[in-house]
This record gives sequence, structure tokens and C-alpha cells, in this order.
Amino acid sequence: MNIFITGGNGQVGFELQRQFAPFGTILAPTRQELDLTNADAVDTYLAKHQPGLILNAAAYTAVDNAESEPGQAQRLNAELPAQLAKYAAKHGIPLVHYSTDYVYPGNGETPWQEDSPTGPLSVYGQTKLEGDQGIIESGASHLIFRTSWVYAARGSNFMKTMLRLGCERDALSIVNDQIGAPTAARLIAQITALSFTVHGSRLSIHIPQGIYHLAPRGETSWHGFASEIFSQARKAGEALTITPESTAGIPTAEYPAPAQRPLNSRMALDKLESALGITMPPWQSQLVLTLKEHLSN
Ligand SMILES: NC(=O)C1=CN([C@@H]2O[C@H](COP(=O)(O)OP(=O)(O)OC[C@H]3O[C@@H](n4cnc5c(N)ncnc54)[C@H](OP(=O)(O)O)[C@@H]3O)[C@@H](O)[C@H]2O)C=CC1
Ligand SMILES: Cc1cn([C@H]2C[C@H](O)[C@@H](COP(=O)(O)OP(=O)(O)O[C@H]3O[C@@H](C)C(=O)[C@@H](O)[C@H]3O)O2)c(=O)[nH]c1=O
Ligand SMILES: [Mg+2]
Repeated sequence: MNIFITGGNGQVGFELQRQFAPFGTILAPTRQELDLTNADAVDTYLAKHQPGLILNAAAYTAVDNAESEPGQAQRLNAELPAQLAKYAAKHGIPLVHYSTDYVYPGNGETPWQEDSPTGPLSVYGQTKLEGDQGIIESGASHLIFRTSWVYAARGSNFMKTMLRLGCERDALSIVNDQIGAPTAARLIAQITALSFTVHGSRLSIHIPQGIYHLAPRGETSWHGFASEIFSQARKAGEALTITPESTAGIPTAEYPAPAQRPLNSRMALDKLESALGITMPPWQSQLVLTLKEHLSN
């Protein structure tokens, strides 16, 4: 069976390649091999390779740039998922998609449920929400995992930015009023694989289809995440120029950016945990592993 992974070079896509390799032939074309903004090229690719499973890990993830490039974000985040879902529905194959905490309005302090009202604050969040809706409307057998604050040993992410800045700067200001859960890309891929069973040479989804929050347990701010990154990196012997005293927490208002971010990114995990019969690990435990992988590279 061909397993089509879009965005296979990204944080989540790369981990999906690792997790799903035992179950079929991985097709993970690069941007040069398949430009996902080209809808005709996507249709041609699907017709040629006839995948038995689609894992859509491609997206337009540059949150600030999306504000000035809404057309690109719309194509990647809204139209592509609907296009893949249409194919999946027509051919009776499952589709997995990844969504974001940025679909929620970010007010209050209560964790969002999967059926909480959405209210994206940014072009990125709005286009991601439209992607979720397109999949649900398609009738395809699907899983939509809403995750948050993704990091990995590869790709560009907050952990790697902090490790770089932490060795260059004497002081850093980091927002401390956006609250959420940093999620390792490896955990996302592992949970995705756990949601499937093998039937002969095919894979099928064994939990009810729909939207699931996928994040580790616990919560922190970006400042709290940065502090834990620095603390663990220091223990691992990294020569940081930054010190705990020189890492200041600031309100979002003091870190102006083109796109607005939600303050409350807490996501309830009950639905995923009970569907899979598991307890998600605390976010700190994933950081240890990812940092170790990054520092050994
Ligand atoms: N990053 C995060 O913090 C979060 C991400 N998510 C969601 O999780 C999913 C995975 O995100 P993540 O792994 O971080 O994303 P990345 O930005 O790491 O990877 C995105 C992938 O999409 C590919 N891509 C983008 N545009 C095109 C194009 N025109 N043609 C071909 N390929 C393209 C990129 O290719 P290339 O390598 O060539 O750039 C890259 O491989 C996404 O749906 C995202 O919205 C949800 C919550 C948080
Ligand atoms: C580099 C830096 C960032 N920040 C702030 C900016 C921002 O509010 C926060 C995190 O920075 P980022 O650039 O990683 O933020 P951002 O790109 O918005 O991260 C989001 O990406 C998309 C794809 C998602 O789906 C979300 O879940 C979330 O991970 O930290 C500081 O306060 N100080 C700094 O020195
Ligand atoms: Mg970013």
C-alpha cells in the first residue's frame, strides 16, 4: 500500500515517515517534486500513485507571513485538505490531517473542548479552520488532530530558536501570558500510528472519526517553555550566554507581531485519552528526548 505523506520534510511529516515506514511504501515528495499549490499536479499525483492512506502534514505555518500572503495560506491550509479529502472520500481511503490551537479565540482560562466554538484571530488560524471544515464536509473517513506549539530536532521551531538565541544573546524577553502545551512532533506521529489497526496490507482508523486534541499533559507559557529549554540545555552542557536572571517574561503587548496569537491555548485531552485508552505524557518528558536528539546532531 502506498502511504502518501504531504509535507514529509516538515517537523511532523518527517516523524510520520519514521512511524509509518513499517506499514507500507512511503511516498513523501519534496516541494520540488510536487508543488502542493498546484491543484492539477496534486490530482495527477494522486491518480498516478493511488495511495491507500493520506497523511496531510503540509501546511502554510508561517503565522506572521500568512497575514500578508493570505492566498498562499488559503491554498495550503484550506483548499488542499478539501482536495485530498475529496479524493479520500471517492476512493474510500482514510485521511489524517493536523490542525491547531490557533482556531480557538483564546479568551478565558478554561481548556477548549473539540466542540468549543472556534474564533480564529489570524489568517493562519482562519485558513486552518476552513481546512478542518472542508474535510468534515467531504464525507471521507478522517482524523483531525488539533495540536499546539510543535517542536522537533529538525525544522524550524521555538526550541531551536531559543537554543540559538541562548548562545548568542545576553538577555531575552519572552511572552509569559500565552498559555499552552509544547508538543513534540515525534509524539504526534506516535499517536497518529496508535490510531490505526492493520488489516492484512491495509490500515484503518480504529477510533471514531472526527477532531481530537493532541498535546501532552500540563501547561506553560512560551517563557516557561524557554526556561525549561535553557535549564535542560545547561544540564546537558550547552555553553549558554543567557542566564535565568537575564530571561525576562513579558506580556504579549510588549512583543508586537503582524498576527494576533491566542492567550488561552489550553486544550482538553479527555477525548483522545479515552478513545485510545492512554494517558498523555507531561510536556517536559518529550523535551528531554527532543533536546537530546537535537544536541547529538
Ligand atoms: N508548527 C506548529 O507549531 C504547529 C503546527 N500545526 C500543524 O501541524 C501540521 C504540521 O506542521 P509542521 O510539521 O510544524 O509544519 P512545517 O512548517 O515544519 O512543515 C510544513 C511542510 O509543508 C511543506 N509545504 C509547504 N508548502 C508547500 C508547497 N507549496 N508544496 C510542497 N510542500 C509544501 C513544507 O515543505 P518545505 O520543507 O519545502 O518547506 C514542509 O515540509 C500543519 O498542519 C500545521 O498547521 C499545528 C499546531 C502547531
Ligand atoms: C523568538 C521569540 C518569540 N517570542 C514569542 C512570539 C510568540 O508569541 C511566541 C512563540 O513564537 P513562534 O514564532 O514560535 O510562534 P508561532 O509561530 O505563532 O507558533 C505557532 O505556530 C503555529 C504554526 C501553530 O499552529 C501554533 O500552535 C504555534 O506553535 O514566542 C518571544 O516572546 N520572544 C522571542 O525572542
Ligand atoms: Mg512560527
